[in-house]
Amino acid sequence: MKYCVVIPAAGQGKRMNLGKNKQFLLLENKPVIIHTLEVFQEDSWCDEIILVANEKEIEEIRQLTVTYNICKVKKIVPGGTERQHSVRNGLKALNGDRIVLVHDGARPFIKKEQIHHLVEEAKQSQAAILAVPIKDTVKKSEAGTISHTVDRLNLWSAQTPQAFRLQTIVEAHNWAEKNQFLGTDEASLLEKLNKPTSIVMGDYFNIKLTTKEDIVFAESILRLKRGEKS
Ligand SMILES: Nc1ccn([C@@H]2O[C@H](COP(=O)(O)OP(=O)(O)OP(=O)(O)O)[C@@H](O)[C@H]2O)c(=O)n1
Ligand SMILES: C[C@](O)(CO)[C@H](O)COP(=O)(O)O
Repeated sequence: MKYCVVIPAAGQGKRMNLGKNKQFLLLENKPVIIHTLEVFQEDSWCDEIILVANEKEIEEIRQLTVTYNICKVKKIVPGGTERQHSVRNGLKALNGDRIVLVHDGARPFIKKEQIHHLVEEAKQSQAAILAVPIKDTVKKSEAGTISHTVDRLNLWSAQTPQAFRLQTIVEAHNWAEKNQFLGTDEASLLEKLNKPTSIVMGDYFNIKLTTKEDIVFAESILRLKRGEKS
């Protein structure tokens, strides 16, 4: 079963506060974005990667794809001011009736087995995302005071990849642009169109590198992965 993937990597990495895009942060001497790209390069189900990069970083990232032989990267397109705009630019590079995944470049620990479960679900339901059950108790607060505790029974922490029939997600992005709606993930756009999206169990190792603490977690995950291989 084949799919293509749009990988948004055109953020600023402000919360990581490295003074540069966290995609270029080295984990065991390899840039974060390459860790992520290698998963899809090595997955026989993936037939095309569309990478979205900051305009000024396109040449640097293109050189990395050559150095690491990520030959499935067919296009590198410029990002936008928001993640949603970057994803939209990536989707514009695709056509045909196919399953497209959207996966954060900042999530390097996605596993092929989970991608395949997600693609199989999206094939059936036209839309599916990886997610994990929330582990903490969730509070809502106004001005620093708890207003209420959110019932965590059916609360999930959405991850990526998020998988869609291409025309379904393009329709959702077109609606969002027309209505100037900004969502923090693709599934939130489908919700606005009352289109159902399935949840597929992800895992807690599929972290998004966001703040400096995540570098420590990432290095531990890599040590664990190395231990598994030895
Ligand atoms: N305008 C944007 C914003 C984000 N992203 C990408 O979307 C993914 C998830 O975004 P996030 O973790 O928020 O990355 P940043 O926007 O770089 O982080 P920050 O919000 O801390 O600046 C990342 O791979 C990021 O590069 C993007 O392509 N274009
Ligand atoms: C898409 C996402 O990774 C799902 O959890 C998340 O919404 C991205 O949020 P960010 O603030 O753009 O990192």
